[in-house]
Amino acid sequence: MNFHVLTLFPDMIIDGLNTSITGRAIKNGCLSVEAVNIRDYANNKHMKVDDYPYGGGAGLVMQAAPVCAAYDSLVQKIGKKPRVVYMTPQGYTFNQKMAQDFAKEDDLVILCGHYEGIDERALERIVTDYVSIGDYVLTGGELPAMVVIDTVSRLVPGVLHNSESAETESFENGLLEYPQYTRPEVFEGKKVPDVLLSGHHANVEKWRLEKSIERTKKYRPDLYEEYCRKQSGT
Ligand SMILES: C[S@@+](CC[C@H](N)C(=O)[O-])C[C@H]1O[C@@H](n2cnc3c(N)ncnc32)[C@H](O)[C@@H]1O
Repeated sequence: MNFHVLTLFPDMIIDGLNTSITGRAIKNGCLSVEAVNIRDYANNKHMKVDDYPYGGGAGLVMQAAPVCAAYDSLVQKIGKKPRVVYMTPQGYTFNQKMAQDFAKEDDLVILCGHYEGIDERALERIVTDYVSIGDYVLTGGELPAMVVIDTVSRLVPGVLHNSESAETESFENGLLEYPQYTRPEVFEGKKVPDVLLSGHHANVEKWRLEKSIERTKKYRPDLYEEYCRKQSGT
């Protein structure tokens, strides 16, 4: 899968994703992440890409022309109009279902704002999806873009090794994941639950499901209600 990030801070994206599991996937060719510097498409000699907002008010707004020019050059390179996700606190809240949907694309463009955001006319021309990572405001869209890329990447075939399977993770079955333990068997006097040492696969699965349900009920009553509704077929 190919991610193309339109940003004023390309180093943040490349440095942030070139490590750990995403870094490995980029090296082995399962993923490619390209950061396109919007400033390279400025149409003035000072390479300025922002200006004061019409109507007054604080801050600066990213201009439409360089954003659209950067997008147009990508369309030409990809050879088709891709899906364009604008990271914005005003968008739909990102979740696992959205990640599964994005993972179906061969090419995904992610647009990062900065300052007060981007001139609405550019957004109207190029954006297909408005996505927020939560009800808080960051300085720029680069960290949100990395959150989306990291989450989607884990769903791309070949990115996770078998031992890192995404299938049992939180949200995949509508529940939060069960508690995890590793060696040693006893840590500061606390023992790993006996059932996990029993070797009895069915009992382990039963215990994990019970713990998943217990956790979901405690921390995410909204998901728990939805799970109960689905289980009872209503
Ligand atoms: C300071 S914010 C602009 C906020 C905008 N003036 C508003 O009130 O909606 C600058 C940029 O950071 C990014 N951003 C900030 N918070 C975000 C969030 N919760 N989710 C996704 N992107 C966010 C967006 O790309 C945004 O254009």
